[in-house]
Amino acid sequence: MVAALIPQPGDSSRYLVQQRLPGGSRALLWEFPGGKVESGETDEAALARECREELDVELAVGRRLWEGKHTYPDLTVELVLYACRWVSGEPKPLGAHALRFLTPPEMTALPFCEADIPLLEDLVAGRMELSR
Ligand SMILES: Nc1nc2c([nH]c(=O)n2[C@H]2C[C@H](O)[C@@H](COP(=O)(O)OP(=O)(O)OP(=O)(O)O)O2)c(=O)[nH]1
Repeated sequence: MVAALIPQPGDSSRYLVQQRLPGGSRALLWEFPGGKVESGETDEAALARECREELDVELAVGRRLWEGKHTYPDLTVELVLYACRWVSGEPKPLGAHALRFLTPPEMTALPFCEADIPLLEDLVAGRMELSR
């Protein structure tokens, strides 16, 4: 799984997060935009494609910021987070229940997917090199 850390244009202390749809797996939990890497695809191409499909935005995918593995009862997820920036488009919740721009401390107040908990801890603690 690849996921995007996308700063809000004009306020780089906030990042885009989305709430999963009701009814499916991890229903209504929060996550970073992204999805599965298909065979033959690079992480960067998969992330750009997922964000085009899910949000209708064009992104430039930058550095790998974080990676971790989590086992759910139904699925083992290897999650890789990439620093991204906007190229064009206004985000629309095409594949999500809701979208928000939040600071990392605000994110920790929401119910996130379990795989994201250590990621959020590192983000809040400043253990990710966001600007380089
Ligand atoms: N995009 C994204 N997915 C995440 C994050 N954290 C996390 O555990 N996941 C999990 C939730 C899903 O089980 C899976 C994402 O797969 P997906 O977005 O392609 O899955 P989906 O909702 O279309 O369908 P599915 O899980 O029901 O097969 O990874 C995250 O931060 N971003």
